[in-house]
Amino acid sequence: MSSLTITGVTKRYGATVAVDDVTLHVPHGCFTTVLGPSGCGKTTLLRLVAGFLAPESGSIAFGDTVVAGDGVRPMPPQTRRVGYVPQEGALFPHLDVAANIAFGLGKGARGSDRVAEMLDLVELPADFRHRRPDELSGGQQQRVALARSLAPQPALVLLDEPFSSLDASLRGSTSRAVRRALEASNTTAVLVTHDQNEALSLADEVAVMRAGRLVQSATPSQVYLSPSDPEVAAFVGRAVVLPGTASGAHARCALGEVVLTEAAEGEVSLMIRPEQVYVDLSHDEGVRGTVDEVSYYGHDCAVQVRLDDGTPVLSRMSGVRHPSPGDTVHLRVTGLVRAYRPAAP
Ligand SMILES: Nc1ncnc2c1ncn2[C@@H]1O[C@H](COP(=O)(O)OP(=O)(O)OP(=O)(O)O)[C@@H](O)[C@H]1O
Repeated sequence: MSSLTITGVTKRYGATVAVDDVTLHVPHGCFTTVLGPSGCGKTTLLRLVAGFLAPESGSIAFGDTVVAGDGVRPMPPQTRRVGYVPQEGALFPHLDVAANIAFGLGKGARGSDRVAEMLDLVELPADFRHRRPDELSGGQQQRVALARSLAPQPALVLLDEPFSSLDASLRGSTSRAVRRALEASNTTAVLVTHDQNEALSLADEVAVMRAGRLVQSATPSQVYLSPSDPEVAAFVGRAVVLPGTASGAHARCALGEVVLTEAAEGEVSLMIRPEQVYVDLSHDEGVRGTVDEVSYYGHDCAVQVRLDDGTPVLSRMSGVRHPSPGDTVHLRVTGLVRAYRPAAP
């Protein structure tokens, strides 16, 4: 296993700059998700790391070994020791599970302990070794695909939207099993996805891409609670954006005084997550408003409130006890709030 260092990498297709001066470090044993909308360059970045494409500028290194760029001849994909898990259809349909997992291990490995070890690692029963891919669910197939990529002990594993063809419940259980398997084998891994929940829930670090560029790379909670700009904020979740006036560590806005993640001065835009807006049902502390709409999801609910000054504010609160449309409520902000300089008019 090794770390991955991408330094100033650019790749164009004609006039399209698919990957634009991207720099990213994934430490040894770390799981990084690359998150971004369709067409932002995620797959191109993964293919550059795998060696299916060569960068026009910049370099890619596994540990201390430069595999592309910096004037060295790109190392071919087969010698990079990279495990690649695509969206679906990765398994050989005519081979059983054992033969699929043993594919990269050389002759005679089909019945080896390594196959049993890999099945155990991806939490599949040992007797699945005799099944063919069409006798497995989509989630089980993706676990076998991961087992196959991990069997030869790759330097790193790349996963290209590996859960996108699975339905919601299978997606959650499969992705968690994959996460555990990567952690147990201390594998350096990069997963690309356009799914915010997947990116935030699985990763040690999230790298957010937009139009070929890497716009933020940080822990999931930093990306969610302190996004680098309002566009990232809107992409990774719902946000209440209010104008405010900052003075050092605090700012005033329609929701009263809030505490900032970083000191600021003057006119700012404040990014507040709906879960940070506390709806007080029993006291009259906070800013008064009237409930316009409640969307009940069971585990929680979204409450749309109109403040007395007319400002609309969204709150996300527990579904156990919630207000009804028309109720008077009082709102206050909990936790730290990120301030941005307002965009130039
Ligand atoms: N072979 C190619 N020839 C020309 N343009 C390409 C090629 N592959 C990708 N592109 C373009 O490069 C940009 C980045 O594509 P890429 O597939 O890396 O994005 P992505 O973020 O992985 O998208 P998706 O989530 O839809 O798979 C897009 O504008 C795409 O149209």
